[in-house]
Amino acid sequence: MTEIVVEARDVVLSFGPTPALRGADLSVGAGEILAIMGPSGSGKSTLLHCLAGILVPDSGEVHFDGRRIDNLGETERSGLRRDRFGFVFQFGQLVPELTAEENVALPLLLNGVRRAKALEQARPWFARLGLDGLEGRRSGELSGGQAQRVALARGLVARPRVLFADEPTGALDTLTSEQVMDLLVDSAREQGTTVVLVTHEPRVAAYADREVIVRDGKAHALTAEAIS
Ligand SMILES: Nc1ncnc2c1ncn2[C@@H]1O[C@H](COP(=O)(O)OP(=O)(O)OP(=O)(O)O)[C@@H](O)[C@H]1O
Repeated sequence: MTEIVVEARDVVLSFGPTPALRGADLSVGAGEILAIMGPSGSGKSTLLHCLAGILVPDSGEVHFDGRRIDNLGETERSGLRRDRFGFVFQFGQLVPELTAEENVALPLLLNGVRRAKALEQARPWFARLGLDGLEGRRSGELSGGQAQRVALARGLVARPRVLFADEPTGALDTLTSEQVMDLLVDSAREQGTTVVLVTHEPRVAAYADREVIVRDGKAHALTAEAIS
């Protein structure tokens, strides 16, 4: 059986009176690319944030690499996010004051890698993701697709165990989003990174090995019943 990397067990979370997750169960295997689909407001992002140790469930458990993480303190959870997880969000969220190259190097710098070494490790990502020549640009000087590729490189540069991607192509046109997804999937597979991808686009979810649907705060396997 495939080793489980991240797992939610009966996770419940409300924002004040609004229930977001009502007993969500989910497990993701090593190297697997999993898409979380579902209608707007169904709890997809909340589930991703719980799996990534950003949000703490009201009840239930979250496990990473066989270890329970929902009961860790904020310092330990933020260390985990920094050392073992990578993130890509809908709007790249690059640091505008930094160059593209510095943005890619950021997770390494935060992990204590020296600047010269971090930039050296960031550089190959530019050729790999078709970004040659854009190393010195700031985010305001990049197209949406270019910025999202820089964000992808930043999410993967530290070779995270898990990449969490929340609507990574949500702001892109169809062709650009296919390019970004091709690069995301190829790069993740190359380095054996597990991917948890939230999307509402079936075309994007089709890149995944497996899809689950979140409906009313619970995750369901993709079956005809879940879609109806
Ligand atoms: N910070 C918050 N404060 C209050 N309510 C929230 C907050 N974040 C999410 N919610 C609510 O929790 C529920 C689940 O939200 P969530 O963002 O997880 O859904 P989603 O499936 O990712 O939606 P979308 O596809 O629209 O991004 C929704 O009812 C939402 O309004």
